[in-house]
Formats: sequence, structure tokens, C-alpha cells
Amino acid sequence: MAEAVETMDGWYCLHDLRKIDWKKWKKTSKEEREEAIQEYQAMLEKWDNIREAREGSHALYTVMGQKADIILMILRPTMDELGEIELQFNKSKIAEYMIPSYSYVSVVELSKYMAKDEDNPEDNPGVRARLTPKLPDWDYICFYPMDKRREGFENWYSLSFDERRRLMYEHSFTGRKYAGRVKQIITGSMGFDDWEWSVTLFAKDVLDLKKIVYEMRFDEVSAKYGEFGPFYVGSILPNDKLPSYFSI
Ligand code: VOV
Repeated sequence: MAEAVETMDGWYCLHDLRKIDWKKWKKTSKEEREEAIQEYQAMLEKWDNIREAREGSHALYTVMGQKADIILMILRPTMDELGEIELQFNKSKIAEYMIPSYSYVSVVELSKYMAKDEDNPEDNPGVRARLTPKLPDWDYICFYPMDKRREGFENWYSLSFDERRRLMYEHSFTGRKYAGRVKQIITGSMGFDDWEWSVTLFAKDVLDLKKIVYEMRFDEVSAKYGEFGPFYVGSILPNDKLPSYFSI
């Protein structure tokens, strides 16, 4: 009999991707552009303080290619706080020069596939820290949503718990080979968004992102059951680099 695995859920997560309307930006006066950047930096500094107080976390990256220009990943203890941030951002000056291109709503998720019967992983400080993570300031990000397949004989949701645990164990084994090189944040989004999970990977070497995704394609769980949405890859955009990023 298939039964759901218990999940542990942490901070709520919004991935907000925007394109920049460079044409409009270029037509704006220098003063207005400076004002918009300063307001944006002040907003980011406020979020930095929230990160320092461990009441949330965020990461801002530029995106390669034409799907978007920037990605903001933001984590907060409640979904309402994410809503407030989105609203505040939409009302800001800089947002007038940005066009929404994709967004994703989810919650940081760990499952109990590997938990031993006798212990409650939620009591473990390491687990608590992974549910409320401080996003790393590594140079590169890769974000994509994914599903577990539900077709014909390849139906993840009709596999037994033990079989799913075996497959996830194999998956974790591949992942651990990338310790120190790739950090993953898995968020669950059933009932929240169009796919079932989002995967956010951080790396110091951009090639490690390709290598891990490629290697995992051969894990049985990804080979048989993985279905993937659009991929976004980008580079970190620190607060102090905003003026040069927006300079024209
Ligand atoms: C950086 C490497 C890395 C490591 C160490 C790692 C480990 C683990 C562990 C131990 C576990 C299970 C317990 C838990 O923590 O939930 C998971 C869980 C999960 N993973 Fe993972 N994963 C990695 C990385 C990693 C990647 C690159 C992907 C994308 C897959 C691909 O083909 O593109 C992925 C996906 C997932 C998903 C969707 C889940 C939830 C599945 C579910 O059915 O619940 N993951 N993952």
C-alpha cells in the first residue's frame, strides 16, 4: 500500500523573476534612476537585517538568457510576510521598470524517508537549521520546478513507502558527492504552485550545476520519475553592485 511520507516544513519561499524594461529605464532622468536604485538598496538592506536576525533569508541573482533578468529568492516564516514583501516591492520605484516573468510559491521541505522510527528529526538542531536556511552567497544559482511522474507503470504515487525510500536513499548518495560544491534547497509546492517541488541549487563553480543535474538524471528516481520545468541559471548580484548593474 502506498502511503504519504511525512514532511517537515520550514520557511515559506517566493522565487520572483523579472525582466528589466531597459528602454523605459534609459528614458528616465538620472535623478529618478538614482532614487529608484537607492530605494531598492534600502529595501535590500532591510532584508539583510532580517537575515542577520535569522527571521528570514533572501538571495538576489541576475539570470542568463532571455527568460528573465533577475531572480529574487526570499524566505520568511509565514506566507503572509511573503505577500507583504511582494506588495512592497511592486509599489517600489524600481518595479516600475521591471516586467514580471515568472514566480514560484513554495515552502522549504524535508521528508522523513530516512528518519529512524525512534527519533523525531524535528528535534535535531541540524534539521531545524535546514528548514530555516541562511541562503549561501555563492556565485551561481540554478532554479527549476519539478514533478514526480504519474503515468502508466511509472507512477511515483503508487510505489510503496519502502521503494520510495530506497530510491531517495540512492538520490541522496549522488547528492552527497557534491558536498561543499553544491547546496540544495528543496521546497514543496503541492497546492501552492503548478509543479510539485522547486529545486534551488547554489554553486561556486557554474559547471557543478550542470554536472549534478546530469549525474542525477541517471539515478533511478530522476530517470524514471523526474519531470522538469524551465531551468533558470544566474550569477550573484550583491547590493553594492546594483548601481553598476543598472548604470547605462
Ligand atoms: C546537493 C545535493 C543533494 C542532496 C545531498 C540531496 C539529498 C536529498 C535527500 C536526503 C532527500 C530526502 C529527504 C529530504 O530531505 O527530503 C532529498 C529529497 C529531494 N530531492 Fe534531493 N538532494 C540533492 C540535490 C537534489 C537535486 C539536484 C534535485 C533535483 C533532481 C534532478 O534530477 O534534477 C533534488 C530533488 C529532490 C526532491 C524533489 C526531493 C523530495 C522528494 C520527495 O519525494 O519527497 N535533490 N534530497
